[in-house]
Amino acid sequence: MGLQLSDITLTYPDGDSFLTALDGVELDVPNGHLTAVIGPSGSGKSSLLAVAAMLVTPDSGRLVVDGTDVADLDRHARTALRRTTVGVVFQQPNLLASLTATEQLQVMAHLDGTPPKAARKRAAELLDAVGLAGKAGRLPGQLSGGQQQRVNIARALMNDPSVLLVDEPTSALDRERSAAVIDLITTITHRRGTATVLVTHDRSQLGGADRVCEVVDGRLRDHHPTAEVVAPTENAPSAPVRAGTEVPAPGTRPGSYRPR
Ligand SMILES: Nc1ncnc2c1ncn2[C@@H]1O[C@H](COP(=O)(O)OP(=O)(O)OP(=O)(O)O)[C@@H](O)[C@H]1O
Repeated sequence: MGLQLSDITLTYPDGDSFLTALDGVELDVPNGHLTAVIGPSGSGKSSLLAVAAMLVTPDSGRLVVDGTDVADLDRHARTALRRTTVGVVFQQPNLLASLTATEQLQVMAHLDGTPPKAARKRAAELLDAVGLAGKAGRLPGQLSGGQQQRVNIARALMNDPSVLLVDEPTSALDRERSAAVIDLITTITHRRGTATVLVTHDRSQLGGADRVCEVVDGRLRDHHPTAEVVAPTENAPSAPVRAGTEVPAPGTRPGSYRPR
């Protein structure tokens, strides 16, 4: 299951010609694995996530999400698959200013037709899981940037996704809060068994990744040895990057989890 992209090519119209944003991309993310994607600005990282999230249709190639070949689906079935299996965490939390943390999550459940009582319970569980149990009644303006990003992550988990796509989640956070958010994403991946893709500019955030890939000019390069990927700075994680190694996926997806 998990997420598989095979020979994915994506072009955008560019004046009289086309710009190739993704060029023959191959990516296989099993459940319970965190794949970090790095690469220079404009190299195609967000395009990769957009294809994986079924928000953009590639020109060619095969996309399999949680065991379903997306090419077999019409637009409605694709939307349904996204709603039930994919969680997306965007760079900016984009929380609604007038809603409390709990309500941000409940809105998602409402859109999916979840009964209010069940939605309230799930929202409470998830806010607890991301360390915000005591802040469930707060508005975004009453939360720090890191706390807002935690609400954003909890919101992406409301549909219990098996595929989690995370785009630069720490760009607005300081080093300490960034580390806490990345740690949370790593924990969610391993404990819930999500197939997670994390796009990041920050090489100091790669310590928890099972694999590290680099996009250059729309091409996904093979995994790099740790020393090539993780810059030797004081931010470098102590845990080694297990580039290209296989870590057994959990047999079942545990029902509850807590941040470390
Ligand atoms: N909707 C679009 N229409 C046309 N070109 C686009 C579109 N979206 C992205 N591009 C182009 O596709 C290429 C890849 O863009 P993408 O946003 O995927 O890169 P990125 O690696 O995520 O960049 P960044 O790190 O700056 O966010 C870039 O050259 C970009 O200008």
